[in-house]
Amino acid sequence: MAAIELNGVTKRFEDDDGVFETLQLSSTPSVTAVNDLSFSVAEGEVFGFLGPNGAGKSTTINMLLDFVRPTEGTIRVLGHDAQAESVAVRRRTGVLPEGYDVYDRLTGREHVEFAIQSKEADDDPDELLSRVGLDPEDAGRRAGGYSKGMTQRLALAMALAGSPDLLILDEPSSGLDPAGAREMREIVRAEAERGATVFFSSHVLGQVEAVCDRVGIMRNGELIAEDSIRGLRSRIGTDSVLRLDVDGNADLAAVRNVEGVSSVDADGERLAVSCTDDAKTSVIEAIEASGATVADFETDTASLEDIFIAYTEGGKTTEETEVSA
Ligand SMILES: Nc1ncnc2c1ncn2[C@@H]1O[C@H](COP(=O)(O)OP(=O)(O)OP(=O)(O)O)[C@@H](O)[C@H]1O
Repeated sequence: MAAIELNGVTKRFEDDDGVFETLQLSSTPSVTAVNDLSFSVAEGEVFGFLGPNGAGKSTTINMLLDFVRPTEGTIRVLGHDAQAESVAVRRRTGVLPEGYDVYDRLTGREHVEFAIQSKEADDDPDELLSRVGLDPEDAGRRAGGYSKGMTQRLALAMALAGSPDLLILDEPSSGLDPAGAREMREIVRAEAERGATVFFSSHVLGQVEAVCDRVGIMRNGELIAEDSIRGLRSRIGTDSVLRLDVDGNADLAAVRNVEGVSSVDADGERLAVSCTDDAKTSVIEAIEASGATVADFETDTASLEDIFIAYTEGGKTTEETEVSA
């Protein structure tokens, strides 16, 4: 059984609660945040959910938890209908929301105790707090005085209460220092080994690359790619990324037109060209033919960031990449 299953899910936000008509103003057009979205996440999988700002990630997460209702389509989470059986879903799910707001007057430990009680679980709060790196002294302080990273650690401890079958983590590394980000990765892997499914949304692609079995990339409310990182790399025909230092103005359009090139990202005189291995020489030739000089270059295996840029800025969709693959 899939842990998460979406079928033809669309969410349109209509901005006309009657207010506009009452005030005789014209209503703003509706926004399609998610458009005919279908995908599934297997039990025990760590799934990275990516996409540029406004792609529809939070809306999707909110629909999994029934905070937002789909306009069309069906969603099943842990075998339950996400709308009709949302209480059952939430009982078995640990959520780390984006930008969690603490109760200022409660201590960290009281937050975790509250989470344990609401899951009707019998975890030791101090164990959960120490697992996320909050020491006993901090755990006894009012959470209103916590730093960003401490708040994030606290929210993670709360999400882990009751050993949930599904963890939904929205931007989990936000505010964490490098040690905190590493601990977060270790917790995600440990939870997956325990058998939990982890649904993980993040813009920190290095973090996603380090922990996810599979990723889905959203753009404009649609899932434009869904595969393992290795699968995405070969699907887009991007074996490697050629990083070049260029003197003069290279004709980027000519570089994009070279066969085997999937994206070109320019940052001043530094170019990153995602391409197949056999396209590298032609890329250098195209740059030099446009009057610029390649001062230096190196080749890397395409990182998730390179793949993400190729998908979200390269203008390709899954269908197009499948045709070209
Ligand atoms: N309550 C709402 N009312 C109207 N439009 C909304 C609402 N919530 C989201 N949207 C719109 O839906 C689209 C998708 O937003 P969403 O927050 O799901 O994106 P996201 O991928 O989570 O972005 P980010 O990475 O910036 O958090 C955006 O155009 C957003 O403005």
